[in-house]
Amino acid sequence: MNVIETALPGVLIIEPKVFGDARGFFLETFHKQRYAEAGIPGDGLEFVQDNHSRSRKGVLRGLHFQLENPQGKLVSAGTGTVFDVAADVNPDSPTFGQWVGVELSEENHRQLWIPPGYAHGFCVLSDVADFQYKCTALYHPQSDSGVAWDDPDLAITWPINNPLLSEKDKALPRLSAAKRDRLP
Ligand SMILES: Cc1cn([C@H]2C[C@H](O)[C@@H](COP(=O)(O)OP(=O)(O)O[C@H]3O[C@H](C)C(=O)[C@H](O)[C@H]3O)O2)c(=O)[nH]c1=O
Repeated sequence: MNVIETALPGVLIIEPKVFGDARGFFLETFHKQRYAEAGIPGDGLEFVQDNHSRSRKGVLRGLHFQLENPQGKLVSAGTGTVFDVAADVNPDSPTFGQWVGVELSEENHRQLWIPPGYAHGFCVLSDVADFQYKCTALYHPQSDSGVAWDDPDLAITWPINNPLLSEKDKALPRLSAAKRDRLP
């Protein structure tokens, strides 16, 4: 497998080895030893929850993080194509306000590793996308938090306009407002 560093410390693009043949393809989507050698999940963490969401074209989920029990996430698109974003929303971080975006798809089989403490979101570019991911902490709704997808300080260049958002995501605060509530 190929591991590519990004501009955000610890955020890694993984390109698994794909075995294609006349039937289709096979790939390992996780391998404890090989991923540990790449520092995933690292820091004594382990994956404890797997998630799967299906979204139609134009949906945007994010930007989310958990204030307590922050989750590291190993994400990919099993079907379809998404634009996936990790953003640094920690005001004490030297890369505060920076973000990285990567296209994940059933064609490129790419994964993105997002360590705990970053905000995460994605938008759907295909007719439908099945988004699967492993998390290093359990869902903790009491500390579910986030920042607005279109925050002007982050200025994420999403490849879609007028996304379909949940009511929760429509109400997410701007980074400057959220900062006063001490982000992760
Ligand atoms: C995240 C989660 C949600 N739920 C329930 C709570 C709601 O009744 C329903 C939908 O939840 P929500 O609208 O928060 O789902 P997403 O908008 O996809 O949230 C996720 O989207 C972004 C991209 C993320 O990185 C996080 O994993 C997560 O915040 O599933 C659970 O039961 N367990 C869970 O772990």
